[in-house]
Amino acid sequence: MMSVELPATWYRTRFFIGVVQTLSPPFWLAYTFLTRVLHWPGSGFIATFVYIAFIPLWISLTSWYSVWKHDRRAGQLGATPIPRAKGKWPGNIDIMMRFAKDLREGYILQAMGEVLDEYGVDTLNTRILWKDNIITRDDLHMRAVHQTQFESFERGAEAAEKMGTFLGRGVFVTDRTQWRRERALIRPFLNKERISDFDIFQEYSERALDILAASASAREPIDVQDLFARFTLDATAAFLLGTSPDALGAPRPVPYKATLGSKGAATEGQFGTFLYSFEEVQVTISLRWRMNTFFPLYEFKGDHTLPHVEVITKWVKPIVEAALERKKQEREQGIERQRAERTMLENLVEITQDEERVRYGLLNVMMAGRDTTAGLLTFVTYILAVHPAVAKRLREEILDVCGAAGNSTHDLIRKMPYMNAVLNETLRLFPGAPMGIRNSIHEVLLPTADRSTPLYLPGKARVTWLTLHLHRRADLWGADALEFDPERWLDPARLARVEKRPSMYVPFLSGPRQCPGQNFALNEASFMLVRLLQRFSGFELVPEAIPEGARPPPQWKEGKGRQRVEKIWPSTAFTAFVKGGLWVRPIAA
Ligand code: HEM
Repeated sequence: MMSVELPATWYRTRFFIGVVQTLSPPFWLAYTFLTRVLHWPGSGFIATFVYIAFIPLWISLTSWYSVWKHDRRAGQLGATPIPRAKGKWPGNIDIMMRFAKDLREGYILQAMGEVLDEYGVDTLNTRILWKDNIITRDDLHMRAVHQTQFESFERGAEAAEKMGTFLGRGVFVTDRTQWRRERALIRPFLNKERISDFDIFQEYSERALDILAASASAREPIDVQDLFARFTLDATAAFLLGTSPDALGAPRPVPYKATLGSKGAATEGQFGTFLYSFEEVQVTISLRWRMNTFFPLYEFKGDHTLPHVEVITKWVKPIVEAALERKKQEREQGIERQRAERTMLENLVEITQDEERVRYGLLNVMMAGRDTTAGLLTFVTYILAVHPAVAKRLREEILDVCGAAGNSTHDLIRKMPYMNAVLNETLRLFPGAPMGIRNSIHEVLLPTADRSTPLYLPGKARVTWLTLHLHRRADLWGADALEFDPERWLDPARLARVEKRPSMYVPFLSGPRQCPGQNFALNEASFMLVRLLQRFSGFELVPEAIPEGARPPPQWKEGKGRQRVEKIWPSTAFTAFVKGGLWVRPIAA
C-alpha cells in the first residue's frame, strides 16, 4: 500500500490508491468468475455478494501463497522461517487488538513481551493482517537490522508519510543517500564536546532548580517529568538555535488539580504554545504508527499534525531566516565567526542557505534529543525516590568530586563511576527509545546464537525491535535482570558479560544510525543530576498527586515482570514516559 511516493499531506490519496490496488484483483477475479465461468451478469444482488465473498477468499489465497513461497525460499537457502504466531481470529486480529489495548492500558510493552514468552521465542512473526510483522528482543537479530545487514532495511516511504509535515526530509525520515547527507550535516556538531554546552545547561538547570526549591519549601509535590521536559526543551533549543521558547516560564500542572494529558499531566492554558504543539505533534505521529495503514481514515477530515506544525514553524522559521540574513551580511562584509562555539543553526547556515533544510535539520535533532533526555532524568529521579540508598551514595560521590555547589565539567563527570553506573542501569531498565521500527527491503538471513540454521526474514516485512525487553532478558542479564542494581556496571566480573556481548545493551542503538547525541544527552543528564543532588538529598514519591487514570492498576501486583513492583505507570509513545507525570516532593539538603 505504500509504494507510491507522494507528498506527506497526500495520505488520503495514497490510502485510496492502496485500497484500489488491494481490491482490484479480487474484483476482477469475481467478475471473470461470474461472467466467464458462470455466464451470469456482472452486477445485481448475487453478483455483489460474490464480489464481497471474493475479498476474504483472495486475502486467504494470497496469504497462503506468501507463506508457502517464503517457506520454500527458506528451505532453498538452508534456513527456517521465523516462527509465526497463530492467533484465534483471522489475520491475528486478536493479537493486534491485544497490542493496541496494551498501548493504552498496559504496562510499557507488556503484551509484546508476553506474546514472545507464550511462544517461547525471542523473535516472532505476528502476521498481523496477513502481513509479515516481526517483533524481536534478540540482540543478534537487532544487530543484523542495525549493523551487519544495515543496507537491507529502511525507514521507507511510510516514515515520510507519517512524520513528513513535522520533520520534512530530515535525518529521522530519510534513507540511503538523502539520510547520509542529512546525518553528515548534523553529526560533526553533535560529536564535539563543547564547553558552551555546560553554560547552557547551567542557565536552564538553575531555573528548573529554583522551581523545585519553591516546591520543596512549600512542601508541595511537583511533576518533575513536566519540569524536565521544559528544561530539556529550553536547553536543547538554546543549544541548537541560540534562543529558547521559555517553556520553563510557562504555567505548569497544578498538584492535586492536574488532569491526565495525552502523556503526562495536562496544564491549563497550554493550547497553542510551542511546548504544547511540540508534544502534541509527536503524540499524533505515534498514534499514526499505531494505526498504521488505517490512520488516513482517522484523519480523513484533516491532517492532525498541521495545526501544531503551524505553531512550531511560526516560532522557528523567523529565527532561521534571521540567521540566514545575518550570514549573508557577514559574507558581504567578510566576517568569519569562530567555529568552535557556534550554535548548530549558525553551523548549518554556513553549509546551506536552504531555509527548509536548516529548519527541518534543527527540528529533527530537537525532537530526537529532547524527550529522550527528559525521560532519562525522569526515570533516574523515580529510581532515586524508590531507592534512597542509591540516592545517598550518588550524592556522596557528587559532593566528593564536585563539592556542595560547584558545577560539573566533562572531566569531573568522567571521575564519577557511580553516576555512570546509575545512568547506565536506568537506561537498561527504562531505555529512552524502548522500541523501534524498520522495514526489510529484500529477504535477509538472520543468525542464531548457536550458529545453527539461520532464520529467514522475507522482504517487505516490518521489524519492530524491543530494546526494553532485550535489556530485561534473564538469560543475558541474570536472574536479577528486573532489579535495579548499579553494581552490574561496577563489578568487573558482571561488567565483563556486557563487554563480551555489547549487543545486549543498546539504549543508543548500534551501527550507522546509532544516536549521534549520546554524549550530549549523558552530559546534560549528568549535569542536571549533579545540581539536583547538591541542592536536594532525595525525592519522595507522592502517589496521591498522580492524576486519575494514571495510577498503577492494583492488578499489576499479580502480573508478570516489573509491573509487580512499579510505583508509577511507565508507558511509551516511541519514547518512554510516565503516564500522568512523575509527582515527587524534593527533600531539601
Ligand atoms: C538519553 C537520551 C537519548 C537516547 C536514549 C537516545 C536514543 C536514540 C536512539 C535509540 C536512536 C535511534 C532511533 C532509531 O533509529 O530508531 C537515536 C537517534 C537519534 N538521536 Fe538520540 N537519544 C538520546 C538523546 C539524543 C540527543 C540529546 C540528541 C541530540 C542533541 C539526539 C539525536 C539523535 C538523532 C539526530 C538521531 C537520528 C540518527 C539517525 O537516524 O541517523 N539523541 N537516539
